[in-house]
Amino acid sequence: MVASNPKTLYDKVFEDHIVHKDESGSYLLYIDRHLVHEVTSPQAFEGLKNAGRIVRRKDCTLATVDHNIPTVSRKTFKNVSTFIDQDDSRLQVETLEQNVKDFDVTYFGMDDGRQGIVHVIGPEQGFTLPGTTVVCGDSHTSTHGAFGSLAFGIGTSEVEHVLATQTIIQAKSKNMRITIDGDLSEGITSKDLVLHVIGVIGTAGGTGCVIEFAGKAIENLSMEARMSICNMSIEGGARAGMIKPDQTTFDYIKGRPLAPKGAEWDKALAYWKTLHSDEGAYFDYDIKIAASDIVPTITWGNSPQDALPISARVPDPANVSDPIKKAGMERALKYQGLTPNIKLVDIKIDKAFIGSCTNSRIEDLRAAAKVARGHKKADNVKLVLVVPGSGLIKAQAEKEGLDKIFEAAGFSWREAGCSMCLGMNPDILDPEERCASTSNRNFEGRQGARSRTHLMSPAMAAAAAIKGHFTDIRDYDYVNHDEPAVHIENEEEDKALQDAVYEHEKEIIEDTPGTEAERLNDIPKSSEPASKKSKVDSTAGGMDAFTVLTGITAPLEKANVDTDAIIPKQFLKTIKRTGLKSGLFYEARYTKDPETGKDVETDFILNVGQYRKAEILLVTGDNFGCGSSREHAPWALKDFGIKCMIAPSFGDIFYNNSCKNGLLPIRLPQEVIADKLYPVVKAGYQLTVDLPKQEIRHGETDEVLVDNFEIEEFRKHCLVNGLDDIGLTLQKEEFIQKYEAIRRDKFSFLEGGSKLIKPVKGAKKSVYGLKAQEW
Ligand SMILES: CC(C)[C@H](C(=O)O)[C@@H](O)C(=O)O
Ligand code: SF4
Repeated sequence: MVASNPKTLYDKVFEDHIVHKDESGSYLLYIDRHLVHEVTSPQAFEGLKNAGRIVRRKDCTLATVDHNIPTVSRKTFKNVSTFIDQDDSRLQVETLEQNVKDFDVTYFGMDDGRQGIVHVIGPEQGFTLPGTTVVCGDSHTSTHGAFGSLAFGIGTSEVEHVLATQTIIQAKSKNMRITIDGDLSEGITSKDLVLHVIGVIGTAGGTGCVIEFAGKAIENLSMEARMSICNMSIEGGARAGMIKPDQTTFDYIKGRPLAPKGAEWDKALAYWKTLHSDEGAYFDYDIKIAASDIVPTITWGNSPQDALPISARVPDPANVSDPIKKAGMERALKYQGLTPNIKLVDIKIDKAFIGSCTNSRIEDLRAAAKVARGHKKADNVKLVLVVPGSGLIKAQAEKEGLDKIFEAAGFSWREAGCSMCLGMNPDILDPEERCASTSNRNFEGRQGARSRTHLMSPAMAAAAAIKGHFTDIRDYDYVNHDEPAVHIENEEEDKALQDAVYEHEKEIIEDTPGTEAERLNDIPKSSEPASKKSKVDSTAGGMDAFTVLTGITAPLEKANVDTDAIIPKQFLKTIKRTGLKSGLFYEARYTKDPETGKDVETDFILNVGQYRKAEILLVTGDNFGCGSSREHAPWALKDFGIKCMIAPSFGDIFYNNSCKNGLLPIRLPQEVIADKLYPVVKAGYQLTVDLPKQEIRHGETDEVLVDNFEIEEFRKHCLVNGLDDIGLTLQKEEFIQKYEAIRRDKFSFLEGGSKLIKPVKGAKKSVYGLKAQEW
């Protein structure tokens, strides 16, 4: 049946969460699920404390630790203070532990068998559900879109906003559909599929869009595989990725600890079945890809779009005419230590990493184990890390004997965490080491200073570890070829993992005081005001106002500058918003003196003459600030003195984060930058940016160079007036309460959330013999 007003899946979920729409067209959306980790939350909780605010919906909030924690055995674990050696990592984890106590947020700490990577535990517990809005101070929140939820990464200011108000201010994104027609060939995984897609659309391809992945090849995938795809939609620049929920989704959710039960399940299911794009719904972009074109794919360079079939050769810049692309390619080849035209399968590796929120689920481990079984890692391979995404996955894998297969192959079997995906913990690569990695980012320095990352599927990473070089999985010799390593039929597999979840749950319920009804009493029946203050202080966050700025403008001739490059991982361990100036563009601004080992300045533009005092950055290539959601990027720019960035396009989360900090990002067509602004800036003149008039002028002659640059009305209003949006949103309390009343009825199956996790108090032991949460 054709709907009279056909809508996309994204439109439907978005519309079902509108709390309020203001005159400028900006929306206030209700957030159903908020995941919290240690890296992006300290400053948010501090903000709440300073303003005397509370966490509005504890039941909608779930916290864990993942980025900073070591992945070595926890057999001797007593507490974080004695277990984590690195001071700044320990402080960040301890700060989260204090915050979850102070704000009574449900938390899976290092002594809880359910701890894991934030994007693994949400779905695993049934916290992530179809049709919900899910946020986290982490760009890979897009993972949860695999359930047909609208899930996206946010910055720390927004984390604070959600904690205080349970809402977020959003503009409507565009709709993009990527249909993968037909069947994937034998041995092709969802990782190959998503790398292929990013190779086709580019890392800026999805900017400003929510991508719906559709088509037969997607429908045939398991939930784990769908999560890997949505996980990497952020690498395609999209705000979020979504897949319509279907029987596979419902089967995965049913029975999970936080999934609706009984009549609530039936009610939820009836709603979830309405969550699909209607026939005739409008997509701003509609892309079709033939599944049969997808082959085993790996990356060669420092951007996820540098993806190639494993059978290809390293590209040659001599064949590229666009000067920005050519320079980018030359730089990447140099950084990666690669010679043009050599075969990818001839490239040797030093280490392999099987893990991360993209590929650390049970299905991924099974695929890697199937390859490793009966083999030994190659002699040139120094280390192969296998890091499960959660304690529950680890337990399940051990139950299936996968750990034994890995250990027999000489791989190192670890505890759950982000591990070598970004090296904020002891798992890092040494300079110039090459890694076959199942993670999602191959940026410069991502896995360690001067490290070289190549992205691929778990099977291909395991095969590279065995062979010592990149390997086409289609040519790989499995031991007992026709006898797969892991003998579990699909249905049994799902059941096995669910049993693990349940066994865990059962064991601890016994000690739990109170009935479910009592625990539910914890949830506000009619919402309390989110602030203990009687009057809302609309400037509590104290954002700087931006009106007219005349400033030194530094040209930056680069595309795809990711936030890892703007502020590398080692600077994310702070619990403050300030003091990040020295970390800004650290890898580009400094090199190590070979004799003293000290930092020496390079000739990077911000180290040169007047540009040391630059206040405006003019970026000629597109996609500035892509990648991670770290608000540390605008904080570092601000600390340096930059107040405005001009570029052809920005990463969505970075754009948002900048505005929240009083920094003005201006999008302009590449030719306008090249023709009107670049020559003026290159000649050493300043620019004047006039936000009220939306103009850019010559700093000396006052000639108007650009008139009427685009900016959303609401953002302009906040920037010009230095308004903190938490204060503004709290003035909409009445609308939030109204929405919550409707939600309690229409979406009653979402009530309770993380507060249903047992036990909150009084737990004695988890199945892992470790103490569970006690507050
Ligand atoms: C630390 C966090 C802000 C970051 C992200 O947003 O993605 C991290 O998870 C990453 O993968 O780079
Ligand atoms: S991308 Fe890596 S660092 Fe970021 S959340 Fe996922 S596993 Fe952790």
